[in-house]
Amino acid sequence: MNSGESYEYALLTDLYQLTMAQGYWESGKTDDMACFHMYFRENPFKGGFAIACGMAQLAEMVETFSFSDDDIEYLASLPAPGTGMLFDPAFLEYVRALELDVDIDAVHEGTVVFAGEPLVRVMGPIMHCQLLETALLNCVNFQTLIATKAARVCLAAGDAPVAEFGLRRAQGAGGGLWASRAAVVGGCASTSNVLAGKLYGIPVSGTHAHSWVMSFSSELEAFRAYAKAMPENCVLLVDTYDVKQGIENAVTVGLEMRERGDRLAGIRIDSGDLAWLSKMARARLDEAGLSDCGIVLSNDLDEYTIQSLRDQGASVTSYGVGTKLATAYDQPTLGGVYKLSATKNAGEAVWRDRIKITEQAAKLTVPGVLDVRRYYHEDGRLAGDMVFDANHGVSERELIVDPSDSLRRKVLSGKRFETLLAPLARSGKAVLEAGDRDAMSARERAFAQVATLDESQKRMLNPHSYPVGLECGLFERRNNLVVQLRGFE
Ligand SMILES: Nc1ncnc2c1ncn2[C@@H]1O[C@H](COP(=O)(O)OP(=O)(O)OP(=O)(O)O)[C@@H](O)[C@H]1O
Ligand SMILES: O=P(O)(O)OC[C@H]1O[C@H](OP(=O)(O)OP(=O)(O)O)[C@H](O)[C@@H]1O
Ligand SMILES: O=C(O)c1cccnc1
Repeated sequence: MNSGESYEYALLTDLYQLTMAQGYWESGKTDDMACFHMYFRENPFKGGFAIACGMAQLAEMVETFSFSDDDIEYLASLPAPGTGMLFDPAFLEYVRALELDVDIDAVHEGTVVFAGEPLVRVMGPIMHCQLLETALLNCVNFQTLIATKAARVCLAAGDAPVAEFGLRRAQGAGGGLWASRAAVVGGCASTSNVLAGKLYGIPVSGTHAHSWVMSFSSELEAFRAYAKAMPENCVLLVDTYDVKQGIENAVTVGLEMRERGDRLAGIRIDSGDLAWLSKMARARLDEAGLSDCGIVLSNDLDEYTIQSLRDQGASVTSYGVGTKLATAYDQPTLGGVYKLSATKNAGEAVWRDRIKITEQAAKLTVPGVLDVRRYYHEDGRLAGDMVFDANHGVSERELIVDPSDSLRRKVLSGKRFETLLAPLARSGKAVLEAGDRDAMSARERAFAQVATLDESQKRMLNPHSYPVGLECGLFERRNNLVVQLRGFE
């Protein structure tokens, strides 16, 4: 990563992608075509859905993808475990001139997605597809995970906005930046991360720290000074010494601000029993005539504590959520994979199915050039997602089969549907419109999409599983392929 504005993506990869690339070049396979899909196998956080994110950075990755002279020099310096050098100089000259030539289709950021369906499809020379794999997974896995966490936190928070406060405990600078962006895509109203605000056009917000209060000789003096310095954005942290006394001091300053024609925007409570203290604070602020003064709660919050605080009737205007959101504390990775599903060698006219066989039904891959049809009930709720092969179409029955339990089937015919994968790059050039890269538009999409889910699919505990299945023709084709490859025929 350079200054934080763009990444050098070509080398942001695993070494084996480059050694395989040399292999493809050496074996005369540079024109062999492949189709890969990125998908995850289980919804994160034992939840009922996920929010797709990271596609804007994927488009940027495609746009800026090239091997610089510096990169080539570095690769040329790598020793092989034996005595020679790892890369053939002639191959490195080929790589220096390489221009990405892939077609990428992906769901829009902010789309509600589920386990077992492709979020991204990459088609092109197999070497190019693989050179993108690692960075693509790094970007889409992490941002989708954080956007999903944010959506869960925001669902728990209801109408109260959530500010993301996680940068200081995030996984490095890059992780912190992407986490802030993804948190806003998933539903957060703002971030405390100023660089993310500048780079991604997302709102920034904040209060003040305990150190501010500690740096003055009294809390009251500290509050007065902050109110003077920030009259338009004054949220006072009341728990440095004693919350009850902190609230009294905030009331004093709030009334003084009113005298001057200013307004105390809020107080923040960051320790102790947040439900009890917030109710006590609300009563005192109202009694003092400061009912327009909000209450911000923070301290190790996540969707579960927020839900519990609401159940206890906490009096809250907004939440600040840091560590557990920006690091996806309870599940640090999405586990999305990028699997080869079809190939077309030089001179061939049609795509050839490819499948990875495993004993675990859930890990058996799906062959073909895939897309997703999303079906809707008449009232606008989601009815089911069908994974189908874009080159084979959909049989008239419009029947989906759960690949891990073939008895679970659903007929979707007659329902309105849309197709989820949309062009992100063509012949190596990003074609994603500016509007489709915008974090705030993605946030609106995420809100609208979460609203199309049934309540049972949104609940935190044991959510109802949403029907995602293979189009029945594709399901049969896959079964036949397994039988054929295992030599049962
Ligand atoms: N009413 C509540 N119901 C459920 N969880 C709560 C409630 N109030 C606070 N919490 C959560 O309890 C945890 C913290 O409590 P704890 O009292 O151990 O630490 P603290 O208040 O931060 O203490 P410290 O003074 O050391 O900062 C946090 O995760 C906080 O979000
Ligand atoms: O609890 P989180 O969800 O991670 O939210 C961020 C936390 O970071 C700050 O604490 P910190 O102790 O770092 O700084 P402070 O001294 O300003 O409170 C803030 O007061 C929150 O408690
Ligand atoms: O602005 C805040 O209140 C803030 C920012 C970062 C971390 N904790 C709190």
